[in-house]
Amino acid sequence: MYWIRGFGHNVAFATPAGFRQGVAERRMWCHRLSHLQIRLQDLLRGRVTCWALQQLNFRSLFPLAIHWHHTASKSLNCVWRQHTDHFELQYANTVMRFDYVWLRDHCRSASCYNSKTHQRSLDTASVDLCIQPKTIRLDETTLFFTWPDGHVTRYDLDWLVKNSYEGQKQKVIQPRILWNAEIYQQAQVPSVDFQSFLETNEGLKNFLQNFLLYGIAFVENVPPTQEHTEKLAERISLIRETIYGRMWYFTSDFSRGDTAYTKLALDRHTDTTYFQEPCGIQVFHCLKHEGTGGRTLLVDGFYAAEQVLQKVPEEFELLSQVPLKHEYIENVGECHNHMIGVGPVLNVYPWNKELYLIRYNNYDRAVINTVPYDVVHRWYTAHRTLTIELRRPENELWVKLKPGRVLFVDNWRVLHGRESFTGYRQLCGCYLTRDDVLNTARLLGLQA
Ligand SMILES: C[N+](C)(C)CCCC[C@H](N)C(=O)O
Ligand SMILES: O=C(O)CCC(=O)C(=O)O
Ligand SMILES: [Fe+2]
Repeated sequence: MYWIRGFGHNVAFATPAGFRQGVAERRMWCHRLSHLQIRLQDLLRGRVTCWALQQLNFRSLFPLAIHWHHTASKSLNCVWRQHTDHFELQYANTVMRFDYVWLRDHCRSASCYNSKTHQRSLDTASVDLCIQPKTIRLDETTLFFTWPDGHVTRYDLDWLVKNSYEGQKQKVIQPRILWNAEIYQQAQVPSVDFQSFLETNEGLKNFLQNFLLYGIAFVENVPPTQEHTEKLAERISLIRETIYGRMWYFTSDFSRGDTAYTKLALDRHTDTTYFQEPCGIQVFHCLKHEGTGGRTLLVDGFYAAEQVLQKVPEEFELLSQVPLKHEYIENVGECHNHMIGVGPVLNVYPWNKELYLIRYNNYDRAVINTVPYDVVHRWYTAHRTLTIELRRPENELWVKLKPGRVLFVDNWRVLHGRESFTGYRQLCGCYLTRDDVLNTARLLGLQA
């Protein structure tokens, strides 16, 4: 039997045939799940999960179970143990260890926590760092900790599972479907209509779900004006004003000191890598193009990074550890700017290694002076491996932006570029703050 936890609930399923196959399959799972990303095939087969844990050897992990407290009811299947420096709990197929200061600090009693504001009232600095509970007892599914001063903290077992490090570590923050051109095209992700996007929560939710899963999404039938584009943007987020303005409107007039404002081709990149926090989302609306070329290139940076992780894990690690600078220097007309952003190419959450941000812009990468020479060479090798993946033709999704069809790009994940073009081409759009897009998604009940 495997226990699979996905999207907030536990599901059990039997091994297809026998133990051997079970072990082989478990290895495959763990291998796949180590990076905590979802592949489309798994989603289609109904195998979407965040982590898998084989339970066969669960007991053998604890040979000295003499001092364990078992629950009266066998069906609850909960055992716990009070160690001098931590509390250990086995419940819901999870082995958890809790620090006593942590247990005191997260007390949800009325005097420690304001449940109206969801804020802590307890002054954490007043907790003795050597604190230990006087007594611990379990009643049904609630654990009671009595502290030396008599204060009682209660925890529901399910709350502990959900909020423990062990529980979080094996969960993805953001479920995603990684794609190459074929996967994306076969998924036939529907676009959302302007009207339903603006007027219904369902339309907005569908749009956001697709955006969160794929990192790109389209809205159709938008009146081709800057005002309507702005309205769209404001429906899901706050517009992030930058040195390019709030809403930007650009053509190949070299009005700014950047290649974007020319007719030249632009290789795949993410924008604003030179900000300490690169812009979360980019909105593109092509209002006019009388000429040839100018198609937009989209590449799932997380799919490419995933290939690097599979093929050469130590290069993935290096790209996630070496900090680099990106830079924007502009002195054109009235525009004078000097921006510097520092950070690695791949940004992963330290506790579960989940990738959440890729910074990739070879035009804007600054002089590398934050890395010693021997690491620099290994970094260039790793950067090459990633670039090869990003440039595989099968990973390239080409689209022609047309008036009425607005594209939203997750600038922390999906790279964009463009083909060179002729004629008059007008693009408008804006950047959005990521926190506010995710906020909207969560309020609609999506995992983000
Ligand atoms: C035109 N628009 C404002 C959208 C972008 C301009 C930013 C271009 C810059 N090289 C970067 O990649 O960040
Ligand atoms: O012109 C385009 O299609 C995109 C240019 C670009 O990369 C940008 O504006 O960020
Ligand atoms: Fe760009």
